[in-house]
Amino acid sequence: MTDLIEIKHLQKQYGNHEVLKDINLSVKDGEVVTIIGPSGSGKSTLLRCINLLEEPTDGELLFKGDNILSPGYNLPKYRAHVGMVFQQFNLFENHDVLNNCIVGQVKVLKRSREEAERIAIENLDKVGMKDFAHAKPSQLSGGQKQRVAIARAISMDPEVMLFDEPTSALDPEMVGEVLKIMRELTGTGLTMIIVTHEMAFAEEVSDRVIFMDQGVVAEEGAPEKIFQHPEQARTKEFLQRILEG
Ligand SMILES: Nc1ncnc2c1ncn2[C@@H]1O[C@H](COP(=O)(O)OP(=O)(O)OP(=O)(O)O)[C@@H](O)[C@H]1O
Repeated sequence: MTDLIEIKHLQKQYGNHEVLKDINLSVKDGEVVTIIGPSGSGKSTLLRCINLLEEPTDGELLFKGDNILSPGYNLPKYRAHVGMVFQQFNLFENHDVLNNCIVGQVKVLKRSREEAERIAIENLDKVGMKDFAHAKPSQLSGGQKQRVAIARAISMDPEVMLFDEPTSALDPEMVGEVLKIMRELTGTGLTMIIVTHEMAFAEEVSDRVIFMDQGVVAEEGAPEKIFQHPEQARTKEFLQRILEG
């Protein structure tokens, strides 16, 4: 597997607050990487830097070997390759489910409406939401909204999907239906970077787990290593705290 994304010495500051400190990380094509860590450790900020919702203060971000932060890089094209699923769904409330999955395809990828609709229906079917194609987001449960958000993102044929705590805003009984869809996606060869507090899920689906603490990658490795044999004291403490609930 080749590196799809390479992050070198990435830093992000808000005023004097250094949220990300010298992050180095690479993600291979087809890899499923989960990012875990305490609240405030910078997990979401890292994800938002990867798709440039936040501009890094310093460092390099390479996509297929090209630094996307260098002047002249085609950012709209890069963004079209990177799908994102947010904690709060971020669906277009005034559009129905189908249109939510069509708009980006037509506007950004310049697909015909017919083709976009066919792809949208196919993906809504995959997430079990085809029958809701003409519903408005306000008529859906949180779990259903998140499944639509996933269908919308995959309809753009992304090369990498970023998930920012996709189940954190859900009622507990809806978490499973969203994890199920994500689990299915991990079997398709799609590169995925997932920020999550669902430890059992992270252990099950990840090729690699990144443990972040206070703005650095404190430890990384195979899920078995991180969850069963963590080396760093702070990884052990974090996992202990989570297990004690
Ligand atoms: N736009 C912003 N302006 C100022 N500070 C910010 C901004 N976004 C994030 N921060 C700060 O950066 C730090 C890291 O936040 P981030 O959301 O990345 O953490 P996290 O690890 O994802 O936490 P959680 O698990 O609670 O979502 C926090 O202290 C937060 O207050």
